[in-house]
Amino acid sequence: MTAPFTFNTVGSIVFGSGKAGEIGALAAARGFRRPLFITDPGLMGTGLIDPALSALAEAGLETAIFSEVEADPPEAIVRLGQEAARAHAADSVIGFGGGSSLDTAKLVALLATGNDTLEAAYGIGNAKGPRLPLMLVPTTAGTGSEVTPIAIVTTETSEKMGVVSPLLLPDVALLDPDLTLGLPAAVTAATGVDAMVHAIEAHASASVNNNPVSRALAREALRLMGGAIERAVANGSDADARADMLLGSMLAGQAFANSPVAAVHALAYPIGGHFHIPHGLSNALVLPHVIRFNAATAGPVYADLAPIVFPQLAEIGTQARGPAFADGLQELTIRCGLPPRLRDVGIPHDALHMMADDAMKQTRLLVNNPREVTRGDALAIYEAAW
Ligand SMILES: NC(=O)c1ccc[n+]([C@@H]2O[C@H](COP(=O)([O-])OP(=O)(O)OC[C@H]3O[C@@H](n4cnc5c(N)ncnc54)[C@H](O)[C@@H]3O)[C@@H](O)[C@H]2O)c1
Ligand SMILES: [Fe+2]
Repeated sequence: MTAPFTFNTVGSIVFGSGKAGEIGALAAARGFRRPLFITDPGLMGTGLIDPALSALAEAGLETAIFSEVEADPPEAIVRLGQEAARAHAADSVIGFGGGSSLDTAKLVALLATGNDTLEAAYGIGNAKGPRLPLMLVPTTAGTGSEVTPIAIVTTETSEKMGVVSPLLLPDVALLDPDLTLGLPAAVTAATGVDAMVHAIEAHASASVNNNPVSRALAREALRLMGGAIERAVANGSDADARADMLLGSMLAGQAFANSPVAAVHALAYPIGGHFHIPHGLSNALVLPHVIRFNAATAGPVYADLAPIVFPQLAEIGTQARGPAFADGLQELTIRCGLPPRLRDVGIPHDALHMMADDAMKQTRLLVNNPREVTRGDALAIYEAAW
């Protein structure tokens, strides 16, 4: 019998080619008058921003822009965003960009009302709220941040800290795959692997919140993205592949928002925090090694998922599918052009001990892993990945 569960998600999800053109009407319909539009400097140069700002102006909104978001947003950037919201007397926030811009927007919307501080909000369920009305528009098909109650920042000591609260679910997630057509191949690959990891880890999560809705979403996400990631990397203007990646990443986001991720993310965070390796690439570097380690206990789950991504694995026995899944994922990331080893991205061997210490601090994530991870295990996984 199905165990009791609760599944939370965003109230309104708008998806479709060209839908970004409706951003002004969607914001106005939700009462936005003076939004702070949060994005990063890289996106300012892409030609995606001007049409969005024009649509907001045409709908009569007075928009201010905060475009100083950095990848793996440092705490200081969130504080600058908070200042910008105050200076504009913002009554709403629009996050437009990759996970870094969306996570910053979530936190600015929360902190701008003055009831929370960043330090006190860290952890699960510690934010008090309220927050400003919030719309999130992803331009990468990766984090799923537009549908998760999570925001990740980097502290002054290079640690990744998360705020997890239902207050961070936006009022509306607006997804237009056309916004991802110009995403460079390397970003497409890294962010796409991140999204696939979300689906895999959500499905195999040892969390008590693992639930059948998340598993159904994760399976569909893997079906869509397993069939599309290589096409999206090889030909960025393949509109069908882009749509499948954006839809898949959003479904995976909903899945892990309710059935949380585990050791791949726990071991990836020290790589991003200390060496400024993009989040998706950090995940890709440890993914096959964590899957191999987990296969001892999560074998049946991986046996189920492996043929969804690699249909030829339906032909082999279920026992062999866990390791074959790990091999297949490693080959997939290499075919997508991602470097396979920690040394390839400049991580020195003598950093592995420090990274293992840091990974062990991610107890929020490690408790969800289908196999217990000791510090020795974390080090062995980094050794295998080096
Ligand atoms: N909130 C969550 O649930 C969640 C989940 C996973 C990861 N994260 C966080 O999200 C962040 C990573 O986000 P990300 O992987 O989306 O990358 P990102 O937001 O850091 O963006 C990566 C780069 O891609 C560029 N870019 C984005 N969209 C583009 C487009 N359409 N065309 C051209 N360039 C574009 C950006 O300018 C930037 O240089 C990390 O901080 C990570 O910890 C959050
Ligand atoms: Fe992630």
